Amino acid sequence: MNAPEIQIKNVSMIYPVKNGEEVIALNDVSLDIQEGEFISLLGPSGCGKTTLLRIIADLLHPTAGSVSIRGQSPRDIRLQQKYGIVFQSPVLYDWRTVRRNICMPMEIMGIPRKERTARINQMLDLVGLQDFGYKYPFELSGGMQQRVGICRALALNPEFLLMDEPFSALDEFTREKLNEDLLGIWSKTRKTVIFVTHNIVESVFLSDRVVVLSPHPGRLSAIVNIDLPRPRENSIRETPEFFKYVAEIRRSFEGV
Ligand SMILES: Nc1ncnc2c1ncn2[C@@H]1O[C@H](COP(=O)(O)OP(=O)(O)OP(=O)(O)O)[C@@H](O)[C@H]1O
Repeated sequence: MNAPEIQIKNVSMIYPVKNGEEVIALNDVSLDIQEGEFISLLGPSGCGKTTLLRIIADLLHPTAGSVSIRGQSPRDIRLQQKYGIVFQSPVLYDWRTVRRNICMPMEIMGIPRKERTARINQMLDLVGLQDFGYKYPFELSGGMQQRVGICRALALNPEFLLMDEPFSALDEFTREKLNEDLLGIWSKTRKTVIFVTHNIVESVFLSDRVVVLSPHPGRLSAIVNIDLPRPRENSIRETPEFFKYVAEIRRSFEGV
């Protein structure tokens, strides 16, 4: 096996709170992620999923332990814009069209106009929004807005993608559709994806491996390999093998 793309070693995160007390958000978490893998961080509210994602993104610094990405620090990776990040809410600029929203990170990085235009067209094709480039965010559904968020995260052709509960605000039907679309995008780009969710079904559908975290203190409690064939379509959710994985992960929470 190749050296892991992302190495998380003995990471702990303690937040100070009122009256000198502390919250142990993560306790001694270690995890290796291979290039091109689709990994979900799964667990109930408060188990430290977002904290771990933010540490990888260099938006937070761990109290102990380290993260190394292709041998570089998260800070170096962030400064070189080598990752794309998608949040629960797509945080689009209301006054900019879809095209200009996707363009934003490329403008900041000084990418020439011609290349920006080509890249925007390519991104809109990838997510099926070719006809919506000149619309404003308020003219789009929540699912379409989140697709624009994904385009923007991929615009600089990052090496990996961090996604923090990107579909949790969407209705079930839209979420399932976007799950399928995301796998389509992933199979075309083959970026490493780290996907935060508290939805077991979503994690099984998407992932190569599901990393199960438990709260109080936040810790890694199981890693489940999902050996379902790819490409996956939504109908796979109805197969006995799929149910088996959902049940296995659900059981790993019992007694937590
Ligand atoms: N800035 C902060 N200050 C103090 N405590 C925090 C802070 N951020 C998170 N926590 C606490 O750390 C723990 C882990 O939080 P985190 O947001 O990483 O969990 P999560 O699994 O992503 O939860 P959710 O699914 O609700 O988003 C929780 O107990 C939370 O209350």
